[in-house]
Amino acid sequence: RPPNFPPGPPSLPIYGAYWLLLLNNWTYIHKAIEKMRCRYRSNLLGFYLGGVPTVVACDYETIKEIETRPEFLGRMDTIIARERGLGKLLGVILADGPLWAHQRRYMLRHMRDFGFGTRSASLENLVQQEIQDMVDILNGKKQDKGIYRDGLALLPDLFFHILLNAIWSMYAGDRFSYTDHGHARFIAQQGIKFVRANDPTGRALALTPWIRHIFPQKSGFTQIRNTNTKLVEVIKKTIDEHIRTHSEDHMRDFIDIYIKEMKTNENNPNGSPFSEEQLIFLGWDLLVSTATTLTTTLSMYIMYMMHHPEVQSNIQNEIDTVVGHNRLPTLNDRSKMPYMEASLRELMRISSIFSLGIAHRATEDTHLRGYFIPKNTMLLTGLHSYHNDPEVWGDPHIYRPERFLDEKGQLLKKDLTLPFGAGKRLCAGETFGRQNMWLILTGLLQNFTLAVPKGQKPPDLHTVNGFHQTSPEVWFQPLPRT
Ligand code: HEM
Repeated sequence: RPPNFPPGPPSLPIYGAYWLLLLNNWTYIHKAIEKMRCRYRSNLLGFYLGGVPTVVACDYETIKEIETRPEFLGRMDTIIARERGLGKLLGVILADGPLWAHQRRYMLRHMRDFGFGTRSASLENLVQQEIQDMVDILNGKKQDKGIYRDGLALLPDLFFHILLNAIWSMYAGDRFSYTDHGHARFIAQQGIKFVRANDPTGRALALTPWIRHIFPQKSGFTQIRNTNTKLVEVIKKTIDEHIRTHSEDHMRDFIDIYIKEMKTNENNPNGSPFSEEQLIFLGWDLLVSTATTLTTTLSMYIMYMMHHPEVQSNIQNEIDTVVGHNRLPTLNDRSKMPYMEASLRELMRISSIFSLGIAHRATEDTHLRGYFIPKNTMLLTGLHSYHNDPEVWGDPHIYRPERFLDEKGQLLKKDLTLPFGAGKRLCAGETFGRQNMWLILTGLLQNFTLAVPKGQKPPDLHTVNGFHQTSPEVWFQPLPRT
């Protein structure tokens, strides 16, 4: 251990402290870290994962410090990130340095023109049409046996089509047709499999990349390669079609704008940050994040509603009062529905699907909270530990939306949760995600009571481990409200 490194478990050969974490919890590394936090009585832990110095922050102030200090904005250069980017660190999520800063700014600025991260009537309209389709399927007016069968609906598949269409319409100017649900589902499933072949630390594969030659299946390498190949193929085919039909006079979507930029910068003597491969991985980031994080959060929400009919009924009362039954809820209604907002905030707190955030990297030797942090340390944000800390939340294991409301039932102004991270690496999809989850959930709860299938117990609330947590497949019974 470097001198003055934060307290934490000792190192054993090859995988360092990873052995001890696995011994504490084989499946969920964030639960093992929670145990270490109690054992070492420290909100900042330090240990070695293989040869990588690693620190985990578990309290608000230290997490915020990691999220905001410029020397902590790097990302880890792992075999997984490079395998994903066909040998390079591309896109936004896994990139760092000047390419990351430039491309993040560019992507946010120009996706905004098509409704991403802002209020957009056309995007809201599209999502509402999709929600109406979902309501019609669940009412038996339209057929889709893949997601609705014998009165039961399948999570998370129910949401793949709506959400993929929302993001794809901005990036690629297209949507998967109603009769092509299967294709959207296939893409989303590849994304979920990719995420599940991984974990927030990169697992043994990132720590000892050579094991992919000995255990390609067990190490997750084959699954990463296979799913990535399929995802890249879908995106590349769409970009190639755009290049073939590109017209400077008519910008149909983000891909068109980006292609124009590639052409303008083609002969730039200083090189260009715009390339087709970078465009592929910007699309990858948007598509896979949407398919995995939002569908998981929505599914977990419904699973919690099955456990908490009283919360569901409070929300339905709020919807009935503010919206009624003659139209779907719109984003104009959102500020008038504090209980609904609190129920989603509480779900993101208790489930903390990014249980350890996305690993940052220290780009120079520095100090944090008085401890020494060597260059290239992996910095994890212990969002699960922080969101479930009894000293902060009192009764963190109880799902209780009221904790975010004042005595008049209004939403507390200050939100102390950090499900989307913070600072310069703040999740690029936060606004898009919050808006669309709100629209989908209120549309669903306006029309249905979300019930446990007859004769079954409420579902187990566990998640499936991965790069972030994902929801298991669960069937629920949408009972039409009269
Ligand atoms: C409930 C849904 C979501 C949650 C909880 C979530 C959470 C997060 C978190 C914790 C990070 C890492 C922040 C850090 O590095 O410290 C992140 C990064 C990111 N997210 Fe999300 N996310 C969600 C949905 C989305 C969606 C829908 C998109 C895109 C459509 C998206 C795009 C991104 C991107 C591009 C980054 C990388 C930002 C950067 O490194 O500069 N996310 N997200």
